[in-house]
Amino acid sequence: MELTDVLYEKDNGIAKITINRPNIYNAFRAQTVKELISCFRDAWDDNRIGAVILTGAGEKAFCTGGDQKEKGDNGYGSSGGLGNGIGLEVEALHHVIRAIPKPVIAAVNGYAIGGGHVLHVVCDLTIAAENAIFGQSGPKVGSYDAGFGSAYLSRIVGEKKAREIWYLCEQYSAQEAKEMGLVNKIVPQGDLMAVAEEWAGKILEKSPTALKMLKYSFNADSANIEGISQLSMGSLAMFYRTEESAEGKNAFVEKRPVDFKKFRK
Ligand SMILES: CC(C)(COP(=O)(O)OP(=O)(O)OC[C@H]1O[C@@H](n2cnc3c(N)ncnc32)[C@H](O)[C@@H]1OP(=O)(O)O)[C@@H](O)C(=O)NCCC(=O)NCCSC(=O)c1cc(O)c2ccccc2c1O
Repeated sequence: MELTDVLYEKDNGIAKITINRPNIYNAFRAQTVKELISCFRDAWDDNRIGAVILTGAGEKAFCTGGDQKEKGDNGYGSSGGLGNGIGLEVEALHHVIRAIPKPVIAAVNGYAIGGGHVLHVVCDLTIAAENAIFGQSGPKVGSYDAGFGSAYLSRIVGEKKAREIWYLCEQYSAQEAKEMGLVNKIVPQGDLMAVAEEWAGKILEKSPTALKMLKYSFNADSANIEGISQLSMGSLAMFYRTEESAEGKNAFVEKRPVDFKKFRK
């Protein structure tokens, strides 16, 4: 597949996938998600690869979720069935990150917000730069990920914290994220990729079969969330076609305060 939104490199057993839309803080559109899925599948299929690093281009952001400027009144463009009617194959992306039988390390180099936050949540490990910022924003912009974004997040940080993250849509520092178990390690920004590669190198020294079975085992315990995710995305497709969802997206794009009051009936 020709790559326009993503950079993909393979070196010394490590695949590095970089979301490359830095001007809009690495927000993803339909094409970005397709390319990410394609790269993960390639890394899965390549027996020389033992670990994958996912990161964002530039120094500002890892990923800020769905590209709000590409979002129309019925989702992200595609009218077909892929992406559960939303136009973004986010479910398939979450699935391939979990299903690839090789550890995936998120190297979070800045904002991990909204759907970008969910991406690092579903990765096996997260290494954060000191300037990284974490948070969910769906309820502010007329969206939600009530699959892995909520149910799996609450397994990581606990129910109370996960509810706080979604209900308040605050932003959290790398240190706060580490304290709640969302991040494995914090490093100076300039060391981020070197440390991610060092961790990937340590993984490469281990038995690939043992790692594969461990990943399957960790996944098995939360596999039911795929079903919850399907329900979430199916309902999101309907929500996107409402005035309430449009108000959230339009307020962000128009850089004005959002007004959801009239929808509280
Ligand atoms: C991340 C921010 C808090 C940073 O704020 P800051 O003030 O530092 O920077 P700017 O806001 O000026 O941003 C710089 C530049 O980037 C553009 N940009 C940033 N994020 C996005 C985005 N998501 N989409 C489009 N454009 C973006 C911004 O407009 C600026 O460009 P200019 O041309 O104006 O200079 C702040 O940027 C922020 O809050 N961003 C929005 C983050 C957000 O709300 N994301 C959630 C969207 S919903 C979502 O992610 C989502 C999740 C899912 O799981 C889905 C599943 C299935 C389908 C859809 C899903 C989905 O949409």
